[in-house]
Amino acid sequence: MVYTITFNPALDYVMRMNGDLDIGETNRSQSEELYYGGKGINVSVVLNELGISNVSLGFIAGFTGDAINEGVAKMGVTTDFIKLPKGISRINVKLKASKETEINAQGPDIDQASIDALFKKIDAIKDGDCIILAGSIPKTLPSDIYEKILKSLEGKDVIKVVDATKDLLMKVLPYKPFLVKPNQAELGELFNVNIETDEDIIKYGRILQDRGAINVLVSLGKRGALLIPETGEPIQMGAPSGKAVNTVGSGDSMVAGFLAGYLKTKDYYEALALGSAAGSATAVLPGLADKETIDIQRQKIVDGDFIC
Ligand SMILES: Nc1ncnc2c1ncn2[C@@H]1O[C@H](COP(=O)(O)OP(=O)(O)O)[C@@H](O)[C@H]1O
Ligand SMILES: O=P(O)(O)OC[C@H]1O[C@](O)(COP(=O)(O)O)[C@@H](O)[C@@H]1O
Repeated sequence: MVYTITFNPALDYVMRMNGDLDIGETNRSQSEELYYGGKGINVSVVLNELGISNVSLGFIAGFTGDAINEGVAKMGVTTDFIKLPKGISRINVKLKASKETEINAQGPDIDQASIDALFKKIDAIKDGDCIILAGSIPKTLPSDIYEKILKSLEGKDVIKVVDATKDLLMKVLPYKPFLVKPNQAELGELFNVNIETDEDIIKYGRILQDRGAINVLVSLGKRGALLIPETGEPIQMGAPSGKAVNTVGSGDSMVAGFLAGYLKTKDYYEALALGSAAGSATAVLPGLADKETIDIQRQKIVDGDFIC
């Protein structure tokens, strides 16, 4: 079974505006949309679209948490969230003005009993399963929770995927994650450098591998992605053509597509192609990628029809 964990699920409130955002003034939006979000949940939804059934684990709280649970279950994903005794799951605001601005909230407090309940669920993960740890952790969670989870899986033959930033990512590398997926800015942030060239991406990606990551996938927005696979040369892939409408969740969709592609074919080129198709399918749609759009974007890769 494939499991995703979202420590900090969210309702993503997308507000579309004409022109610029006026900081310090009252702004009015043209239209609004609401999506169920949080990185692991996004991965679950897109995996499900691609025919990989999975269980979405994590913490929810309050009426927003109930809405997330119901909404995600309605999309066909099996949910097994732990309900926190206090607080509400966060609402992340995504402002689409002439520039895109995101405000991601901190999220509810997580008590020790709920953490213990999560570890009990993780204990049931067995040989042959996959786990995806994705996204930020609320400030009340111990900052080594990702490491603790991966440590608890040691000795089991489990595919581990981590999509996180900064220390959260650096500290899990010794547990040999099968895949890590920083974007270009996040890769630079890990080493306190500004990364500008493909040579730099490969150089720093290889450092992540030296420290334990098996495959490093660096996503580059509309420029595509660069995969540094466990063996062989890096593989570059452009983003299939299409006009971006909402890129929130593109990175998560890429992780889902990559994993689905790998599980189906055990081939890294195929995995990268399906990852790129899923990432761009999300970018060109208002919400997350659906199967039909992923297939269209995948065909563009076959046809060599890329943005750049
Ligand atoms: N503006 C865009 N147009 C088309 N495809 C995009 C766009 N932004 C992202 N993608 C696709 O989604 C993938 C992941 O996006 P990226 O923005 O790099 O991830 P993240 O959301 O983690 O920052 C890219 O590699 C690309 O294939
Ligand atoms: O857990 P974090 O890092 O605060 O991010 C949460 C946000 O990331 C998202 O999962 C989108 O992530 P990406 O755009 O990086 O794919 C949103 O759905 C959510 O609001």
